[in-house]
Amino acid sequence: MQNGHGRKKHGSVRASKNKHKKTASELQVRIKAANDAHSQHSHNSTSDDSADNSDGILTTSTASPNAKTTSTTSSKTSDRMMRKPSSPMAPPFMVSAPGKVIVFGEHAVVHGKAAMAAAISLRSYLLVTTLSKSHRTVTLNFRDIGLDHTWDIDALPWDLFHHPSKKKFYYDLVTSLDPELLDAVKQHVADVSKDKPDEIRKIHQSSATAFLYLFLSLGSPESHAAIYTLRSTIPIGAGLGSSASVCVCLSTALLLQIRTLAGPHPDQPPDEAEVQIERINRWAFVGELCIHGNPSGVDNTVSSGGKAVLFRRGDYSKPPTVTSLPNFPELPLLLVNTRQSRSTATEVAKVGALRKAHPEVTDKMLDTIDQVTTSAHTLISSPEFENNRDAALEQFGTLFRINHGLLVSLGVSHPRLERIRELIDYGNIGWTKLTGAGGGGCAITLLRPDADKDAIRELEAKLDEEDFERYTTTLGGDGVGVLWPAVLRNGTDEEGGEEIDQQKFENAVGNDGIERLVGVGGGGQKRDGWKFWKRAGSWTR
Ligand SMILES: Nc1ncnc2c1ncn2[C@@H]1O[C@H](COP(=O)(O)OP(=O)(O)O)[C@@H](O)[C@H]1O
Ligand SMILES: C[C@@](O)(CCOP(=O)(O)O)CC(=O)O
Repeated sequence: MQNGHGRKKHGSVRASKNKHKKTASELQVRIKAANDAHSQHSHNSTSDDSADNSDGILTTSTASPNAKTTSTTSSKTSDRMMRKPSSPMAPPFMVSAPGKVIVFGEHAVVHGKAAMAAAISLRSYLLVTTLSKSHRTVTLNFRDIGLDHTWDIDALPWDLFHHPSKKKFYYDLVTSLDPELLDAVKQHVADVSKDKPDEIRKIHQSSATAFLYLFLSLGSPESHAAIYTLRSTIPIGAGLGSSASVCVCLSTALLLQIRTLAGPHPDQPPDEAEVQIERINRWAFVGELCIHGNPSGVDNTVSSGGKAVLFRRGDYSKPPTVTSLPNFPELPLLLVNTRQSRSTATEVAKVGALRKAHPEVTDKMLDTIDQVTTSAHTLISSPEFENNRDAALEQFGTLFRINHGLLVSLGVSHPRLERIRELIDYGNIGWTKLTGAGGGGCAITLLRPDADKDAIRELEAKLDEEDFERYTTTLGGDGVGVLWPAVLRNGTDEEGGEEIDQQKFENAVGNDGIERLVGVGGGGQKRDGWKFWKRAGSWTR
């Protein structure tokens, strides 16, 4: 089946303006109703199960990560129905998660060395619109890739996903996909974009697989009909973690819908926030498993918690060691996409082959990259970084340059990446390195604080002329955030802001259009309304 109910002919849902636009008091009634339903839930339930698909979205929850279901689903469901004779319809809400860059240590991290990765200000935005109970469909409307598919909720393989031998709960740690479940999902994904060219269909089906696997794992046959509309400012497949960001959005939205996330709110204790982030991260990793097969987990870790991490995977049979870098500076960064397609696997294999042919030399280079990463970590951990920022940036930039040189020596650069570096070096604008697997994809440039404005303008013109794509971003921003309900003060509505218009969101033009409409930065200052889970200062796990 294709377009869902209640949607316009072009595939979007757009309740009439009058119907969707609420006054502040109407909204407050809806929010209060949802919160009342929640406090009932909080008082009456210390456990959670995925049958709890009430339609209220909660901003607080007492569901314990350790709580286990002891009674049967059906008795709990009937209990709940007695407690909540009428549950309010959830307002549309939005979640957003950032992309990432690997700042230091790509490729070396494959060989057990450290990598430093940070969130970027490019983000994905997922609008969740709950439909009334008369609808029984779930729609994925991923505009950037032209995916628009609707499933009948009642036709999905709930029995298999809820079989006692298979059932996973929101607090479970899932580190691999169940082949039987994946197979069942694939059967329901086979119809997605069937008539599109292979390349496009593959992308659509991998996104759909991630969504359905999560929806079936976390939802229930009673799940409300909903539309999940996604826009992203992250270039796809350029090594900036677009897939992880999408998976973090999906995981967060679904966990919110089953009321298993507390917050985010400004007074939330960091330990509690940490539990929520980790819960989101675990399920996002499951989505990444669907898209990538064997992700390291660094992308979803950074996208969930934001800021920056030091990541090391010494022993592949064990979980990685992840250290948060709470003092990671917000750095001015230019991100340039070569638009050169590349395969991570091919680039990783190149380094593997070099290591075989020249083990000592290659290992020395990998060790040196490890030292570069460690030096960068020491630098940003020192109070000197802020006290003498210009000098510290110079050192940090030099480490960028060294890391890039080593990656060139490892054979994973590309003439288009070298062209970017050349243009930037000529203008003395900053320090450049490739980010991610190389062989194409993106380069990052740390801009000199005193870079000549004319030289920057000239560079931008050259990059445009030579068909590079450039983004301005900042390193080390927030992780996943929630806008609930999906109301922003975009317009002149003094009372309570304006509900995000589904059609405007779908049709926002380019990254600027998306940012202006819903962006967590709103194209400048941080925007009121968006809330983020804030991790404890520093931690290692
Ligand atoms: N804006 C988006 N809309 C829908 N799906 C997306 C979007 N961005 C990424 N994806 C999903 O993630 C996949 C790209 O992942 P990948 O090749 O690893 O690139 P990246 O390194 O940017 O994560 C796509 O094939 C698609 O399934
Ligand atoms: C080369 C590598 O270190 C980074 C690859 O990053 P990306 O797929 O280009 O985002 C591989 C890895 O860490 O798994």
